[in-house]
Amino acid sequence: MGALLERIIADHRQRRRGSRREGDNHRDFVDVLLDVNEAEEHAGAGGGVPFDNEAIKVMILLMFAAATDTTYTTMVWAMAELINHPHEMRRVQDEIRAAVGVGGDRVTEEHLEKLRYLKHVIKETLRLHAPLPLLLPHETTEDTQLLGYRVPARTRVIVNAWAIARDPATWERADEFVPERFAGDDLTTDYMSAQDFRFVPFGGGRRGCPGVAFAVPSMELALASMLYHFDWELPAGGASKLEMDEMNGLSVRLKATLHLVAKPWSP
Ligand code: HEM
Repeated sequence: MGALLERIIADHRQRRRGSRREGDNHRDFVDVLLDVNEAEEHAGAGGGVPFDNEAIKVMILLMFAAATDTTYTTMVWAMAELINHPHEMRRVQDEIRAAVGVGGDRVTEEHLEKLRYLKHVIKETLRLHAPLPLLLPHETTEDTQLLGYRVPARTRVIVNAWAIARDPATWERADEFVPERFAGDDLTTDYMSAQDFRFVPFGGGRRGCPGVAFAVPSMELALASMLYHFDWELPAGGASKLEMDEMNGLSVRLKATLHLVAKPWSP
């Protein structure tokens, strides 16, 4: 993996040298990191941690680690909830199929803004099954008073996002999968509103998830595609409902492997 990343960085450096001459405007995440690296080299060593090839490789690996597990875990939970809730499954499929149309080629980003119920399904999935239920550990930088407690500086703070999202004082039928509960939401001020901490699957504030604006449309697109093209069932002869037990790992995932039968949709 280290050698592959070295190669990617070297290829980017080479292309950037060439593109300056040829006016090639292609830029991706590695280019952004190389911009910082070059700016630092240009300004001379500042005495801090150098933003060299090692740092760039760590950043890329961190992105993969933070992005992949959380995203696919959420999608598995969403499919599992929908399988256990056939009415909600039918409703979300009807919405997607109406938006894309019969015989549509594929779901594209342009369809996503019409898929309001799908957005509710994903939100409700994240409310019940945040892949990082305790977020990441935080540390206070100064002495703080909170609800009458004195929290000294440099205290490790763990936020129980799972408990916040299932608090019956905030949520009716807190343990049930009810996507409609988000129907009244303003979907433009989505997951990381600075005012709304009813559920925080992406954390919040300065150290909140920087990938949220990528994660949500990625999941919408992938789920909408799967739900548009296929009808989904549990394998014949097995249980009629999925067990929703959790398993701890890099993220909290469905304990049982999700086996579903995909039947191509024909209207
Ligand atoms: C369903 C998908 C995702 C969920 C639920 C999720 C959730 C989270 C949470 C809870 C945190 C810690 C926030 C805190 O402690 O306050 C976090 C951090 C982070 N996430 Fe995500 N994430 C997701 C997808 C992504 C994606 C797609 C990327 C990158 C493209 C990403 C990159 C990161 C990074 C780099 C951090 C560390 C930020 C820091 O330490 O300042 N995440 N994420």
